[in-house]
Amino acid sequence: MADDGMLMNFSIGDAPLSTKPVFKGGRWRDRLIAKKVSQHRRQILQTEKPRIDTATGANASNGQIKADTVDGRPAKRPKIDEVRNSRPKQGTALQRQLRAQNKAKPQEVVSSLFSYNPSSTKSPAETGHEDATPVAPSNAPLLDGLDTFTSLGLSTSLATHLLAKLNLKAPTAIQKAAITQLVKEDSDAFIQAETGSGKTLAYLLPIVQRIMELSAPGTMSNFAKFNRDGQIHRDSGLFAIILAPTRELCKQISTVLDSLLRCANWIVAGTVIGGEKKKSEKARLRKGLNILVATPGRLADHLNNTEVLRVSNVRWLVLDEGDRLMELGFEEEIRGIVEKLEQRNTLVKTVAMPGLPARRTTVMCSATMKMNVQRLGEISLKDAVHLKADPADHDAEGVSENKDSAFLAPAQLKQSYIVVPPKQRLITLTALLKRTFARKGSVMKAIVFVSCADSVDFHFEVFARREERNDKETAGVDGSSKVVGKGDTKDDGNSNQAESKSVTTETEDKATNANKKSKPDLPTVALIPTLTSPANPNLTLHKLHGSLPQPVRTATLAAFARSTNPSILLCTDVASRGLDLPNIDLVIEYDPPFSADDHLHRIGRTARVGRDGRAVIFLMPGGEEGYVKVLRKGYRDGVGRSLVRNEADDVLKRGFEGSGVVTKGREWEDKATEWQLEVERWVIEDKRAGELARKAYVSHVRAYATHVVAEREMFDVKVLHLGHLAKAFALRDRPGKMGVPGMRQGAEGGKSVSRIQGISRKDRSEDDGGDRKMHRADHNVPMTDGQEAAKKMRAKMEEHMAAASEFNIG
Ligand SMILES: Nc1ncnc2c1ncn2[C@@H]1O[C@H](COP(=O)(O)OP(=O)(O)OP(=O)(O)O)[C@@H](O)[C@H]1O
Repeated sequence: MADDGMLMNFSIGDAPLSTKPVFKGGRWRDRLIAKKVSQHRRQILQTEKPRIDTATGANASNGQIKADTVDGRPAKRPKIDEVRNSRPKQGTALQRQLRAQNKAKPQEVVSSLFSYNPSSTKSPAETGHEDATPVAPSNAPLLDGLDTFTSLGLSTSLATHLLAKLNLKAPTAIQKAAITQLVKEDSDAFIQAETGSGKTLAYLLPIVQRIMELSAPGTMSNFAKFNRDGQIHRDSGLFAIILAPTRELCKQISTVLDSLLRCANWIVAGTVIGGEKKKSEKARLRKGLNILVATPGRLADHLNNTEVLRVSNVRWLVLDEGDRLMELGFEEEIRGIVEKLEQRNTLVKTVAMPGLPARRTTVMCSATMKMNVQRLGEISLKDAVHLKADPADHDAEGVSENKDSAFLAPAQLKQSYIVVPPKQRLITLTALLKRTFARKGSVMKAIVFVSCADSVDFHFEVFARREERNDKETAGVDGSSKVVGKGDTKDDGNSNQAESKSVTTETEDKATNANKKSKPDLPTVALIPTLTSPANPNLTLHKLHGSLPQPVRTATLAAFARSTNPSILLCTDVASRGLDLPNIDLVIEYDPPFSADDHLHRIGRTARVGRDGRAVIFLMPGGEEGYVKVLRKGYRDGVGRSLVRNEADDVLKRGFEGSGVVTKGREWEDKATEWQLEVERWVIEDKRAGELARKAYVSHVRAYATHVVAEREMFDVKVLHLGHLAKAFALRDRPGKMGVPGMRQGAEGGKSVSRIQGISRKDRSEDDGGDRKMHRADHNVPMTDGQEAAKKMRAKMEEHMAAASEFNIG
């Protein structure tokens, strides 16, 4: 039957939905299983009644009513919940038309996006309102003239370089605190300040300053061993090691460091982060480096196997994003690195050098501090000074237990949330993006965070697909838009769409070639005809997740960072930490974060160094609304008075009305429904799209089950309405009975979920930059003693490594 736009098309079906399991063998276990299954079936037959969702009046298990089939197994009758529209008499033209068609074809059922949705549990009065009073940024440079880089102890040449070449006029508050301390003192330090407050320079500047001082006239003359011409050279020794959890972050730190060292080009920095031949890394180490930026795995490897890596002179060990390093299970490696550094220091006597710390100093850096960071501190930090942006918070005695400071978002960041019923999630995201990019110059770049790699892949294709099917030929065999070419990267903003599609740049060639090795047909950068407006014809979508090959990740990120066209980055949490991407105006948390600190890091990609920014989070009605209290914790007033609640209807109305067009009544509902139908048809007709949608749905539900224990009350996978949620993936039914591996065929919601939960233990991963796949779902497992915890973490990682390819969650 041709698809006529009807959403549901159930046949009552004579055939059983699944085949009977065959019990082989005559062992007691086989018999027991057979017995239990038959008992279970009998039970179902006796007790099966339609379960009515008390909140909505709809059937609790996706509106499905069980019926007995010939073989005694439950089968489904047509779904009827959504035929009953909440506005049966009136409704929009499209709804009336759908109802009429529905009457004509009794076996077909129309599903409306706008009926039987769960309603919000909060009254609007509880939800706060936008505060129009301007808020002073909390992470901006201190431009009052009282503090300058020189007054903090940096040399004039370095301060001049900062101003002239990097356009940095004054330090930020955390830089003030850290530079003052680290330039003069040699104690270990913990640098904690909110996102986008310049923590990277806060630890780099004192290190560079002190190494530069070694070359000051006369300083080195007493140390002929290190000195040929009164200057430090690359073979004078490795003085500092900086560890960061991802390759992207290491590259970013290395870029900042190189820009600093342009005023002291005799000091040489380098990276060992994997992703290239070890031979080349060894060659670099052999030539000598003064500052090394590394991922822990790769450094540990070189410490064990690379003779030429000499660490006896190391005076600084910096752990950037220390809490993340811990979450990713690097603890054991870091412990090993610290031990190696100490061993080598005892074997080879450290040469005292004036100006450098007499012993190795460890500096930890993070916006969020929790117990696990303190544990990491126990490994390597001795009597650490806790440095915070606000001097009133300083705790010279050691790391304090100020939990709240780990939850503060930049004060100028405007946060809001939208309560969206599961069925309307996709159209609401679409509406929000349409609206956001409707006007020229309103939003330059946005990041959309979703829960898993499969979901990134699916949503990328949803927006990058061509809307009209006859565009398939021009859009490529798979129906997806082509990789964007020059129009995206040459940054002139004027190139037309056709031209931009025909030319592929070197960067994107690399991305495409690297893609071909793993996923042959998936570009990572595309123009998005489904969302473009006349004001923004070159709106570009980029996707990023840990399952993409490293060269693709690097190229995609670079293309997004460089682009001067309005752009969207659709990504997993792989982009949530530390990345400093320019001009991000909006962060959308389409899927809520997996922990409160993930939330802070995600939204911290905007509102950096004093700039404005907005963040929006999607919450579903019910338990998820409880997350509002976590959002409020990020405010300095402790109650989040300026946290704004947006209604999904308003977002939809504004998004689907189109700019300047005011539609009559609720015509925007029709437009939204048409948009959804179009995507659903695409998912039905395009085999690959259907596969993407089902994989995304399954992975999303599995990932949902990995919220930290403390937040599972709000994100309870057992109460997810799986049927309604399917609509958010443009599926007309949830994949349970579509033969998706990992889900029981035709299982009831509860059973599916428990099954899902079991699997999810191995699920959602982060990537440490390609060295390994990591598991982080259980990072709040209580740790009894260090060694055991590290072992546990390692075991989970290994468990995950085995599962990573199957679940493809990054
Ligand atoms: N003193 C300064 N004046 C102006 N801009 C600065 C200053 N210091 C740093 N920046 C800029 O601020 C941006 C953010 O810096 P950085 O990435 O170090 O922040 P962060 O605190 O480490 O953030 P996150 O916690 O997200 O990793 C960078 O683009 C950097 O160039």
